[in-house]
Amino acid sequence: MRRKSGVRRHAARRGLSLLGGFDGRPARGPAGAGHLLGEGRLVSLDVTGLRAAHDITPVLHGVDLHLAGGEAIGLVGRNGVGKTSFANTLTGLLRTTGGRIDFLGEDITGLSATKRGRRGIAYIGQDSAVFPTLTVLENLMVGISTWRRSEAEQKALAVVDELFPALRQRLTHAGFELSGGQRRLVELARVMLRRPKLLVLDEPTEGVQPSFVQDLLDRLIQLKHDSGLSVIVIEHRLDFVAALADTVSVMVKGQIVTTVPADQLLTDDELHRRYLAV
Ligand SMILES: Nc1ncnc2c1ncn2[C@@H]1O[C@H](COP(=O)(O)OP(=O)(O)OP(=O)(O)O)[C@@H](O)[C@H]1O
Repeated sequence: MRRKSGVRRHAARRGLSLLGGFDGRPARGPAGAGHLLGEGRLVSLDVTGLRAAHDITPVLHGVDLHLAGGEAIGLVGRNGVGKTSFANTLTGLLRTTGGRIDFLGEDITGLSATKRGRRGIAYIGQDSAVFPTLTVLENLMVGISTWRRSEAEQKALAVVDELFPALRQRLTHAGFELSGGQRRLVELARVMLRRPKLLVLDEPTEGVQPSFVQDLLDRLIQLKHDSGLSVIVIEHRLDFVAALADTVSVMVKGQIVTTVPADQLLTDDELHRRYLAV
């Protein structure tokens, strides 16, 4: 018990923003609620006219985005168009100044980041959120809500066994000993402990060695298929986006200007020239 609160204190000292409980309980929220998209698919996320600002500078100018349960959307665009700001606004880290976010049929626009986390929205940002001086196992146990260390350990180990066997050999390694790819796996395992319904990934290949990118991609595709997870992936590597996403939305100056099937991302020269080429 003392050890666990030490882990929590460590987390607080590092000032990392940890959404939700990481407690292994199913996220709350009316899983069956919501209306239907075309082809009878249940809407998971419905963003309409979303606006946000950094202080007094507007950054999102009315973003519309609709995501069905189990679907993955890629969000692409040139540097500085507002992709990360969108992720932050969706997850509650940046204040909404207009528009609305419905998740699983409920308006979550006014909810805090923590409450959105509890509803099942998980976020892995660009910077690593792995604590360097904690072991992999301790990193996974951060935030698991139980007083019994053995119970927290059990939950963490269950997720490793079920979804991340590659981490089995690393459980006693400290965060700083891990490669960029291994750190990503720890972050993923930690959010999967909360059984999220929507995973927002901002530049998941950042800091990951090229030889591990395919492994990471395979893992994400498997998680999406096996757990029915919806995914929003922001990523500059278009081949990665095309492989993971079903559709791709293109952002320009704080708005989504077009949404296309993911395959088109690699073949549509005009799309590339107009919206993506630097
Ligand atoms: N904390 C901040 N304070 C003030 N302005 C910010 C802040 N973060 C981002 N911005 C500005 O908001 C705009 C959108 O930035 P954002 O990071 O959302 O874009 P992006 O599309 O994710 O870019 P990149 O692809 O380079 O990550 C940019 O002009 C950026 O300079």
